[in-house]
Amino acid sequence: MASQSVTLHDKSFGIYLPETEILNDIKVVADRINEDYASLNPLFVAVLNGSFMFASDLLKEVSMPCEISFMKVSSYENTTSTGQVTELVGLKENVAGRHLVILEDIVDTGNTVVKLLAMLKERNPASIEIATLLQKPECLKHELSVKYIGREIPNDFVVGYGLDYNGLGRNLRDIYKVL
Ligand SMILES: O=P(O)(O)OC[C@H]1O[C@H](OP(=O)(O)OP(=O)(O)O)[C@H](O)[C@@H]1O
Ligand SMILES: Nc1nc2[nH]cnc2c(=O)[nH]1
Repeated sequence: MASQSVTLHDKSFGIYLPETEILNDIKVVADRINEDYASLNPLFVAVLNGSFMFASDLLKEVSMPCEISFMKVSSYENTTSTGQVTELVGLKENVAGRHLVILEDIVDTGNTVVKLLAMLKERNPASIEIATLLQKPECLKHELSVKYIGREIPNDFVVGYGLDYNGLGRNLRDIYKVL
């Protein structure tokens, strides 16, 4: 049973999406990916740190042969985007000719995925799509087509299920929004 509220650093957060709803959203996304990539041996590129829980639960629902690797970029300090996206851990795999699916916990301004798309396109993959658990359509600052979206949410800062507030909250099974 999820707690109704949590306090992290100086902020309180109220329950927003219980784990059961998150897992339902992930199943719907996985079913679509299973259909679209049946014979393509996709390479999932999970964006650290936030996407680790989403990547783990999504991959458990993916039924075709596939691979996963991780990239680390970072743009957030406190609760706002700095606009600068820095690559901290890169991909070792040769992605030329591969079908890539970027895995994100959240697309907010879109700064992170736009930079990632540019970095990955230079390496000549066969295709690139984005799968995100959450998207905030009101916050998007770029022309961006996100093919797989677990759920659209309003412009509230959320934590839990991999998402942090200054390092805390990633371990929560449920998602909370700032009060
Ligand atoms: O669409 P945007 O406005 O770029 O925001 C989305 C990004 O912000 C968060 O990462 P963050 O940079 O906080 O790093 P983290 O995953 O290590 O928490 C989140 O995991 C996304 O990668
Ligand atoms: N934890 C967290 N990280 C984010 N990065 C971009 N938007 C968010 C958000 O709402 N919560």
